[in-house]
This record gives sequence, C-alpha cells and structure tokens, in this order.
Amino acid sequence: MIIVALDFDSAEKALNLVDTVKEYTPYFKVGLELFSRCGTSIVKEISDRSCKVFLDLKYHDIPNTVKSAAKVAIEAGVWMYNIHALGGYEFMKSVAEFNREYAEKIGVKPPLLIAVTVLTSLSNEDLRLVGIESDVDAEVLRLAELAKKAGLDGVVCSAKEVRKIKENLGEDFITVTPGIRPSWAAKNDQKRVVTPRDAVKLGTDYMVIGRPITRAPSPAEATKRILDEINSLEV
Ligand SMILES: O=c1ccn([C@@H]2O[C@H](COP(=O)(O)O)[C@@H](O)[C@H]2O)c(=O)[nH]1
Repeated sequence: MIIVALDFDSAEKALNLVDTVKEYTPYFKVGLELFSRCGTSIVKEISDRSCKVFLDLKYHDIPNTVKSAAKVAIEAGVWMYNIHALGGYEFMKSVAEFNREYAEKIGVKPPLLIAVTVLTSLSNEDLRLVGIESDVDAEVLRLAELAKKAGLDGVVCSAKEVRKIKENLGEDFITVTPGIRPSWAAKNDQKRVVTPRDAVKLGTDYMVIGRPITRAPSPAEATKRILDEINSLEV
C-alpha cells in the first residue's frame, strides 16, 4: 500500500495532488509543513474525499504535552499518527492507553498509533555522532520491541529493517516505511532507501512516498509507474 506524503505549503496544492492520485491510493500523509500551514482543516478536507490521513507530526515531548496534542489528532479523525520511540517506554505506554481511552470517551475508533524508530535520513555514522553505538538495524529492532511492549500498533522504519521486525515481533506488527525510491528517482536527503518493488518483497505494510510522486512532471503517471513495477512482481 502506498501512502503519499503531502509535503506542500498550501491546502490547494495538497488537495490538487489528492484529487490527482486518489484513484491509485486512498492513503495520504500530512506532515509538519502542511499541518503547520493548515491545521486540522486539511485532515477534514482529505477525509471528506473518502481518503485516510496519516498525521506524521512525530510527537516527542513529555507525556502530558503529547496526550494533549494527541487529543487534537483523535478528534480530527486521523487514521494513524505517530510518536517518537525515543520518548521512552513509559511515555509510549501512557500515550497508547490514552489513545484508546480518549477515543472510547468521544465514541470513535482509536487511530493507529505507531512509533518512529530511527529516521530514514540517518545512517550508522549519524548514530555514532549523537552517541548511539549500536548499528541502525539493532537500534531499530530494540525500539520496535519497546514500542510493541508499550502497546503500540507498529513502527516507522526503513524497509531494510522490515524482515527483522516481522520475524521478531510478528507479521501483524505494522511497518510504515519512508525512504522509498524507485530506481529512476533521486535519493534526496534519504540514506536508507529501498525500491518500491523490493519493499513489497520484504513485506512492508505501508510505503511512504513523497517527492518521487509529488515532484514528478506527472504525479499520476509516476504513481501508476510505481504500481506497475510492484504488480509486475506477481507475473
Ligand atoms: O524516518 C522517516 C520518517 C518520516 N519521513 C517522512 O516521509 C516522507 C518521505 O518523503 P520523500 O519525499 O519520499 O523523501 C517525508 O514527509 C518525511 O518527513 C521520512 O522520510 N523518514
């Protein structure tokens, strides 16, 4: 499944893109730029088009502050949102409990809650520079284990780490993987990249794809090309 990252500076640009590619995928990601510009109205406008919103604000703060922000995401009706696993076990556990309890209180289905492990723009060398001695693979698995124990639904990681996560934590534990790059697209600032075809082979649940689609001369053709490459796996 493809989640298209709507990294735009206006609702108009984002909604044009949604209208152009929603026949290929109903999943869209609203991140820091678009949410800072538009707030929850953009979530409503995308949901009104029968599409699902992954709110990618990567909450990382003390539990009380994040629970207050999570209220906004739950009330807005997002399908999925995320927090940083580095916020810690107690933090993740209390947000997961709050997610279920608050959704029940206001009478909605709890959104999926997932944890960011190690950003796909980071490599082993980058971890060393911030004092983390373990390799990315080991760090991702450790944080994913903690997220599962805390009651989260899944993690954000690179598709490179999906097999290890599924083998250790089960096929049902959701993996959401940015850093997806078709062979014909630029890597940009992503370091742990995987092609869409390989990501599917590795068992990713949701691929997050931004610039290869949104900055393509024809976003619809780029999405179709990616889907054709994935579907050619089945022949
Ligand atoms: O580890 C992470 C977590 C989130 N992202 C976000 O995904 C998209 C990727 O966009 P591309 O244009 O395909 O690179 C972007 O919105 C990031 O904020 C990530 O890349 N890595």
